[in-house]
Amino acid sequence: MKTYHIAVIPGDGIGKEVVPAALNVLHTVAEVHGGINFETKEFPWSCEYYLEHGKMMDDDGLEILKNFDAIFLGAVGNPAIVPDHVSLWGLLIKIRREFEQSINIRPAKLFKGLTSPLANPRDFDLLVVRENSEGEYSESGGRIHKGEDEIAIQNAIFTKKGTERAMRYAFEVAKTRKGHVTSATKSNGIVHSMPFWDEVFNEVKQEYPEIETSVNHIDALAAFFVSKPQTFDVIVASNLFGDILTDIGGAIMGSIGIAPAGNINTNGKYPSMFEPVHGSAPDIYGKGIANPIGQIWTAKMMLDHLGEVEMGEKLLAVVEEVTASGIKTPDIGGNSTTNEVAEEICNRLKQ
Ligand SMILES: NC(=O)C1=CN([C@@H]2O[C@H](COP(=O)(O)OP(=O)(O)OC[C@H]3O[C@@H](n4cnc5c(N)ncnc54)[C@H](O)[C@@H]3O)[C@@H](O)[C@H]2O)C=CC1
Ligand SMILES: CC(=O)C(=O)O
Ligand SMILES: [K+]
Ligand SMILES: [Mn+2]
Repeated sequence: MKTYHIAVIPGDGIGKEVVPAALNVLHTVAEVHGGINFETKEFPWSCEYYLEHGKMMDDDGLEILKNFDAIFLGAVGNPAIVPDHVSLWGLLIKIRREFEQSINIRPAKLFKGLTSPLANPRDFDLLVVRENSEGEYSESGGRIHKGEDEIAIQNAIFTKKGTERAMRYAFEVAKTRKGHVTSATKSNGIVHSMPFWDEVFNEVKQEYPEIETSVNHIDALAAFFVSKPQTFDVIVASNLFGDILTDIGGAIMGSIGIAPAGNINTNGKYPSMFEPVHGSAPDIYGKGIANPIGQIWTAKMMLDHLGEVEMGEKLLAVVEEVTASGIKTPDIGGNSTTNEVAEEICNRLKQ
């Protein structure tokens, strides 16, 4: 029996609904497999934890998390009680950075059983490789003066190392897919970092003559995600551009509630972290109707990462089957609850 040690952080809002549902599915996957086992340990780090302790996680939280094979997280944020930049930087973004999870991979594809809001979605199947440790998400800057004279400065940080790393990752993964990489740029408007981004892309692509490339400005690219998503394979993007593109990726599948993601540590020093694209959805929290598919597909990405690719494939196939059968949450046109969807997935896995 092979045991995987998984740190679980449900976090806030619907994270507390979709994480237990997805864990149920994960344990069923292990049962069906017969030779693997998930030993999970849950951590209460969240905005409520912050209210009680004045911090989003324990001081030795990272020390503790370091020893796990992977981290399975729901969502962080409850702006009614803690400002978003405090909660996200105190937990989610802190883990991404301290654990050098410098790549965020986020797939989107036409999903069986789901109606895309696009009139003609064709058979799109794309993967956004989002730089996850620098770029526009940066602590560099500050605010000075008050009132009329107040100034806010926010610096975007693009290192050669970080930019190359994201691009190489995109080219490597494109080898295992359709062999095309699109670079998301904005070098017509952003005069320092984006021409630099383009230069690094041109350098890195020389190492991969077998991979086709294209370059789009982020505004046009966002429009193409809607008008012709089937023309993309791998898209490499900066932290913010990738963030925005992947909410669109969720939307064109049918709901942001099904989009999965993996924060990948590429140097082997720390665990990777798996969390869906969506946030804590305070507008639907507590109703039991959050779509668990984003979290469950995220579990599939964690299975892939752990080397359990076959079980991952099986799980996703079953999820699509259940969706096609009409058992789905309201965001994708059904009337089932979070738990009903997860339970149906468990039942079909066992068949
Ligand atoms: N990675 C993370 O933990 C993220 C955290 N956040 C945080 O989440 C909070 C809410 O942010 P929003 O901008 O509203 O984004 P959000 O992704 O939480 O919600 C956007 C919309 O999508 C819907 N939605 C999201 N997930 C769903 C699901 N699984 N099933 C059905 N509908 C779903 C919500 O009901 C809402 O209408 C904020 O505190 C924000 O900072 C936002 C994005 C990512
Ligand atoms: C914070 C956020 O929206 C994201 O990382 O996707
Ligand atoms: K999330
Ligand atoms: Mn986002």
